[in-house]
Amino acid sequence: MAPKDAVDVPSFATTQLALLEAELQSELSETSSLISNTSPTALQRAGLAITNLTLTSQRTGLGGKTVVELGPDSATAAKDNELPEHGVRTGDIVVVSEMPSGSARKREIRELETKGSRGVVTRVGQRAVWVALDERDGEEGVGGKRLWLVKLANDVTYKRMNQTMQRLQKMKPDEYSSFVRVLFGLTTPSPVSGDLVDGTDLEWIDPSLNDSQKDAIRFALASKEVALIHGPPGTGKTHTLIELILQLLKQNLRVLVCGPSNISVDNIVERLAPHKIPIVRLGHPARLLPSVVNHSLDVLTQTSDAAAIVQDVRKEMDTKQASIRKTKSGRERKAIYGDLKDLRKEFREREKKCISTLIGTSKVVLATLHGAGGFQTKDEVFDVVIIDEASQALEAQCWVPLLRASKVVLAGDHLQLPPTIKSLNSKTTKAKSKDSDGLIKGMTLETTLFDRLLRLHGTGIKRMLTTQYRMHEKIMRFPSDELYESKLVASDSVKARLLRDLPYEVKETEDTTEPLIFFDTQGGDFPEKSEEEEIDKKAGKGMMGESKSNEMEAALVKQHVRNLVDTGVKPDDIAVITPYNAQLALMARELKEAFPGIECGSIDGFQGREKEAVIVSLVRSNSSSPPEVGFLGEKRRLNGKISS
Ligand SMILES: Nc1ncnc2c1ncn2[C@@H]1O[C@H](COP(=O)(O)OP(=O)(O)OP(=O)(O)O)[C@@H](O)[C@H]1O
Repeated sequence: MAPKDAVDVPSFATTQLALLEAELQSELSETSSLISNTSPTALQRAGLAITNLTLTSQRTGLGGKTVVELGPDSATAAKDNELPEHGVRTGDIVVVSEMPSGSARKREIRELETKGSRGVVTRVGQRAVWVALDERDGEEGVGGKRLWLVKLANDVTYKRMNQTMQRLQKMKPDEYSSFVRVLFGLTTPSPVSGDLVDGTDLEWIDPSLNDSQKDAIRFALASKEVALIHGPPGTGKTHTLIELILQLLKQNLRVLVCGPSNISVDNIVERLAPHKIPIVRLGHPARLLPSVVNHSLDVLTQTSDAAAIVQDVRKEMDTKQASIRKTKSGRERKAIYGDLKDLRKEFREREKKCISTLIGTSKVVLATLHGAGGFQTKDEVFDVVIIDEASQALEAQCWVPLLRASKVVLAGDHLQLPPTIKSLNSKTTKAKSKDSDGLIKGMTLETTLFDRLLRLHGTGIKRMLTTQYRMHEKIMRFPSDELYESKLVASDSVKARLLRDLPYEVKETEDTTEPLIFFDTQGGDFPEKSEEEEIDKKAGKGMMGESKSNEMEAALVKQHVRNLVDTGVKPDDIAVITPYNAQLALMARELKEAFPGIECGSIDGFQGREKEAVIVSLVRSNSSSPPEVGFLGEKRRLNGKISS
């Protein structure tokens, strides 16, 4: 039987394609209009650039690419030589170029995209950022004394999502598997029954699992097509997935594990590795955590037994290449080039064989959602696809691995922030005359697969993890009551934990014996200020929208950090977060100089992290009636993950 909200598959794919196109266009135009209309400082404040950099080192990285290391220019750097606040992340596509100066500034910025060196960010540290330059630019390296780096729109991920949606669009109804039919509501999920759900216990590999975690694993194992594991902050979602993967292996099933970001996937690789099972991590080694590189396909194709057949040819190619230099006769050289061409072909074929042997013999393959669509997995079949952080991923992205699946387990929390969407059109499709033909009205990119399935099939397809291991009971109370129907329980290990209980000496004061403290900034002494962003003025409403700051509140935050540090709490254990970039810019530098080791960040950027003490600067304070709180009104933004 089909649920009443069944979705027409071609219309779904067509609408997704239209939404993705609008999103890509808005990303492209936002980036180029920002770049050509604003100053480097304003771009930096918008999180799109890092200014005043110098080249610290340059070397050849994996795949023969030139990797440049860029650090802060010592003339302008903060005392601790850390990079300023920025929004550049591993995997971003960037341009590195000389800082524009004086009267030619505007023209130089406009020509940035064509004249600078393009590359991919491979690592981001506190004092440096590493960029693997594209081949064309890598040969010349980066020139200039004072450099800057600017983030560009990334259309690579869109290409794969588009291909995936086009495949879905063209699929004939008789090609739909029962899995696809369930995911679009053309039929209901098979009923989950049997011992696994309610009866005899499994042999648990990790005996410390709590009841809600065990229940979720039993349910995920017993479901035929789809299971959602709902993991509120700190409830051990990843912990649960590791046990689930091991249990699936015990049943001799093949598993593909994906997440929206490299870090979400590496997190699982790190925790699976000690179990000594054959795993392969797909993805460019430069983007992986150092601790997981040995499991990457690239490294395995050089070190595993299966790699021997490739090494022979590689050696022969090296010998031939060396002999070219010694040969004077043109004819002989030509012959060697001919041999090399054949060898290269042979090399590629053997490498392909080696890759398919490696993947074929691995019971668990891990990749980002995007990476799961590469040629390496083209002919592979998996029994189960697991997607972690599923509520942070666009639905089209999830379909990259799902087109090859017959069962999916999604883990996530739809009550935290969804993926960031830029284009207005992507937030809701507008039914416009003829170009809206075949589009599903009201569909948005913000609706994730997790949300859609919950709406389609109800809470019966979901199990929730309810014990959290992160927050004091009093901090947990608010998110639990407001968002999780009061279902969260604090584990004994954290429910009464205070700052004075830290494993080093901390004095007892009000600040260290109370888990939750509010500072009231009403009454006009803490006025909020709208930052007249250059970005807003020149490029229309920029990505920051109208950013806000509150100087008095920043001073109060600093005082509170001082009080905490005076009791003995280490700055490394403290984070200051705020929803507004302008406030972050106002506070971060001063706080970092006064308290080296402290972490400052935006609420959106900090989601998923933890610290012993977290200070939240909410900024908004005005006399409007009712008071205006702007985008803080979004409940999911208030649902941070904090501990104290
Ligand atoms: N059954 C358990 N017994 C004891 N500690 C646990 C248990 N499950 C999880 N934890 C602990 O809780 C913390 C959070 O676990 P984990 O990182 O798996 O959670 P998560 O839900 O994936 O986190 P996030 O909220 O970042 O998504 C970890 O320190 C983990 O060791």
